Amino acid sequence: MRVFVPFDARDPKTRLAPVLDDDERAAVARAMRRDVLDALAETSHDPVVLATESVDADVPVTVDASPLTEAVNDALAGVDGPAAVVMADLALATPAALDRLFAPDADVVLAPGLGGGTNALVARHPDFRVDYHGVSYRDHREAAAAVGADVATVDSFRLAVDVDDPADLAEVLIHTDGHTAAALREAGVELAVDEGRVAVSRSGENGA
Ligand SMILES: Nc1nc2c(ncn2[C@@H]2O[C@H](COP(=O)(O)OP(=O)(O)OP(=O)(O)O)[C@@H](O)[C@H]2O)c(=O)[nH]1
Ligand SMILES: C[C@H](OP(=O)(O)O)C(=O)O
Repeated sequence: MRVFVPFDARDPKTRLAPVLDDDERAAVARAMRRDVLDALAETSHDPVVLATESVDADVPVTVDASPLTEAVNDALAGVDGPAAVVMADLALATPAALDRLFAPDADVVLAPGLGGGTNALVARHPDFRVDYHGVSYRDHREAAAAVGADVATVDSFRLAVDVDDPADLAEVLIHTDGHTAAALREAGVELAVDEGRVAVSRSGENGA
């Protein structure tokens, strides 16, 4: 199955600005994309990066500068048969977690993100289209119902954590040891274990 991996190269991961400067955010975004593509490479599917501009990747890259929803819908419309969308910021994704996305035989399979987004999906119904941002998980359930598509939801911690906010970086450091964790260590980001929820802080010369 074709798997589109949307990637915005322009000013990635702005919500991480409290912890990472521009170059570090770009490096972490690239590292997350590599981790997602590495995990997809161990499934039996065909990833294509759907990027806002040309990027280096070991898989084909389609460049489309349109906003996310439009770019994904154009991509889905260009596929004859089922297709999937897996966000490039799922740093915790593993081949096993992704196989759980691909397993259900439903018209639409949704992997919700924390906060109500849609971190990954499979579209087997030809008329299903996406509408990202806001509570897109809820919107995608309604969009599926509107075209008569049945929906399966994947209950997966590793697919639910998309790296949006500084607190999500703690999950990367706790649960992974890939390119993203390495990029965070390079930037001096480390776990800050105090009372309450674990967080991250900066160490060394980069320390903020
Ligand atoms: N092709 C494409 N991908 C996008 C676009 N906007 C976001 N993405 C990708 O979609 C996924 C989810 O993005 P978000 O977390 O909503 O936004 P973000 O731009 O990564 O981060 P923020 O700047 O912090 O909102 C990530 O893999 C992004 O790289 C877009 O306009 N086009
Ligand atoms: C693209 C968007 O991602 P979020 O802003 O929730 O990370 C969504 O999943 O609808």
